Amino acid sequence: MAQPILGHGNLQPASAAGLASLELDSSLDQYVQIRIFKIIVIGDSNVGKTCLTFRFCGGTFPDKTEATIGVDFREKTVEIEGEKIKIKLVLLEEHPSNDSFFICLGYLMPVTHSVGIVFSGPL
Ligand SMILES: Nc1nc2c(ncn2[C@@H]2O[C@H](COP(=O)(O)OP(=O)(O)OP(=O)(O)O)[C@@H](O)[C@H]2O)c(=O)[nH]1
Repeated sequence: MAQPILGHGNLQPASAAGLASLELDSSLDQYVQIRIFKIIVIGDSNVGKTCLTFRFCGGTFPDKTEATIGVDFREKTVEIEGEKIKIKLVLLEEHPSNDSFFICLGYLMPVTHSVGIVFSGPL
């Protein structure tokens, strides 16, 4: 009986030798690890965290934005010196009376590579 080839959520019977090696190759592609960098983006409400990260990830500014409630996530894959790297952004709205901000920060800091602080200065 044909043995299944291990794929990422895709188990296919390997019925013919040629097809089997072809599927194995494409299955292995899915196991290529890419490095992930996690960045927390913090700042007061309404300073431009959403616009900044939207622009970074999507290349354009959003037409309109809605207030982030607590936390938001974005990600983008970039290529640096030929290596693909996934950047994961966690947007946290900072507010002195927002206990969940400090709780989230406490959990995220140990698994984060960098923190970006966004603020708005006088024009
Ligand atoms: N003049 C100017 N306005 C900006 C800039 N970036 C964002 N804005 C405006 O500032 C407002 C708030 O932007 P957001 O990106 O939603 O700010 P935020 O920090 O994500 O806000 P919260 O989701 O409430 O935490 C929006 O009306 C944007 O259009 C900027 O660089 N310059």
